[in-house]
Amino acid sequence: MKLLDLFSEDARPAIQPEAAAIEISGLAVDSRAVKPGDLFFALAGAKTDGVRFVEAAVAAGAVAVAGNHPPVGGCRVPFVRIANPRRELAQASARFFPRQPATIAAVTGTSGKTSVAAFTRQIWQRLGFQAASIGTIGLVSPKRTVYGSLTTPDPVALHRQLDEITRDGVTHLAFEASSHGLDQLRLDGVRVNAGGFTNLSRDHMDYHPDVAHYLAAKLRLFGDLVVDGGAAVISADHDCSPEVIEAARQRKLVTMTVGRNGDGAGEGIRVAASAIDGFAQRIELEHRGRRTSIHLPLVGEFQIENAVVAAGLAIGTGSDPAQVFAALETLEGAKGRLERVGEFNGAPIFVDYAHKPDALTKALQALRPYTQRKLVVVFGAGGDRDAGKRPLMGAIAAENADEVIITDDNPRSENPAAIRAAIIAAAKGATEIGDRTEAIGKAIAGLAKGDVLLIAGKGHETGQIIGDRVLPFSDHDAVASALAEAVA
Ligand SMILES: CC(=O)N[C@H]1[C@@H](OP(=O)(O)OP(=O)(O)OC[C@H]2O[C@@H](n3ccc(=O)[nH]c3=O)[C@H](O)[C@@H]2O)O[C@H](CO)[C@@H](O)[C@@H]1O[C@H](C)C(=O)N[C@@H](C)C(=O)N[C@H](CCC(=O)O)C(=O)O
Ligand SMILES: Nc1ncnc2c1ncn2[C@@H]1O[C@H](COP(=O)(O)OP(=O)(O)OP(=O)(O)O)[C@@H](O)[C@H]1O
Ligand SMILES: N[C@H](CCC[C@H](N)C(=O)O)C(=O)O
Ligand SMILES: [Mg+2]
Repeated sequence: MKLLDLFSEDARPAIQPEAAAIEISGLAVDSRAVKPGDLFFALAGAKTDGVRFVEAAVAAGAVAVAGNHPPVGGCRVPFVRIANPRRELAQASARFFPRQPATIAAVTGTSGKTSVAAFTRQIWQRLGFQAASIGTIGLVSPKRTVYGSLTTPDPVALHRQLDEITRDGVTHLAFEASSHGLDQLRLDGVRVNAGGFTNLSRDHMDYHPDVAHYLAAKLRLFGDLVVDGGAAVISADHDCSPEVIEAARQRKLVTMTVGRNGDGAGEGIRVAASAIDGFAQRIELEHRGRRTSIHLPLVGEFQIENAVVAAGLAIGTGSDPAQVFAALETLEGAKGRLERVGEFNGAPIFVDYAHKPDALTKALQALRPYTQRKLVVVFGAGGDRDAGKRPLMGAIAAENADEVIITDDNPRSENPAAIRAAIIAAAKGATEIGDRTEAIGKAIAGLAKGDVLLIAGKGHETGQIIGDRVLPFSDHDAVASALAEAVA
């Protein structure tokens, strides 16, 4: 593709004629990933500035560079000076990889994104569509499953995947819009037909200066990204809900409110009643004034919110409500989201991805009804992430569980003992066992009938990040080997 064709009208006047005709064979944001023929985008980031790596990118074969200022020593290949490199990058990625599924739904919110994306995909699949999802657990589509590392991939990786799955025949995509992704304009080239919003609580305070900034990033989904005339599906059950609904209405999006306070008489979905039914729930939904009773095969009250946001996204993009509600009866939880992975002495063991305060509260509250004796929790906190959440999570565990074991999550570059100490300072009476396998083993060995064990924080993850090494590790495997040992 010619360089000129990758840029917006705003940027084109700055492009020299000899640069305009350069043939570009790929895009890169990281000098270490540059291939010969690539256009390198030099982005100012949180840790460093891509402009420092222009020379390395050119040495690796970049034939042109774009950014908001050239390197001090000049640039050996044409440099395209642009005011907003991240926006141009997103749009250039969409031009370079032009295919996108015809129907795209994106979901944001502090908790529930992965679950909503997985549920929306499953609903569409049930209705006979070729459907995919992209997010924390990677890409899941009929022809390929790729483990992911970021919740919202960078624009080049994202659009490459959109192009590939569309070529595979995928017509419906649900993906997660993280606040980082929204703030860094990673999604600004995607044609989003419907946006979903779950909830807002404390998260990523190491990145966002305050909660207002965090919410503003999330609101970009409705303010800037959903196409004109598209749908907004918003959980109406939270303090922040009115602000989100207002953002959608300002854009004149077709706004569907869902949840206990959802507009069941109109276009939204109201949860009129719910009750636990073994490891499932019975829920009564109202939509356009009509009631439907559903058996939702998932544990955890919070999954009702995720299910109705997903149902709203399917309805908001044109699916038949009765078929969508029927599909809810066959939903499977996303891997490691309040997943029952086994039992010992009759006590069920759950793996969950709660790694932030509100999620830990919700997961523990969800398991209390199953507990006749002790509710036991094993968890830690990730290193190089918001340190402020550590004591909050310690206090939540002490308050909502009967036995607390503090262990390691992904320590990354931090001292694991210091992370544990910050949690334990607020979790009176907690036991400390740094090694996660050992912590899980001890917790399981101590279980008796009537107990419930929650292992929180790592969910689907298959590695433990210690320093800059990723060691193979999974809570699922740790449970399996502890169970095998306990029985032997
Ligand atoms: C804080 C953050 O979001 N960082 C992301 C961001 O990096 P950045 O622009 O700040 O990068 P930087 O390290 O300052 O470097 C600046 C530029 O120099 C480039 N560079 C750097 C070094 C080099 O040798 N050569 C080179 O070209 C970098 O590629 C970058 O373009 O843009 C990069 C490219 O898109 C991302 O890879 C990187 O994700 C890092 C790895 C990360 O850990 N991100 C996490 C926090 C994240 O994004 N999480 C969210 C939310 C998760 C959730 O749902 O809870 C997610 O969507 O996954
Ligand atoms: N609607 C919800 N409300 C509150 N807590 C929830 C909700 N949905 C999920 N959770 C909790 O959050 C955890 C993560 O859920 P999920 O992966 O679906 O969310 P996410 O928004 O994708 O999270 P992340 O940002 O970490 O990728 C779950 O394991 C559960 O503990
Ligand atoms: N997307 C989140 C995942 C956190 C998972 C948890 N296990 C941890 O390592 O803190 C992050 O990168 O902050
Ligand atoms: Mg996620």
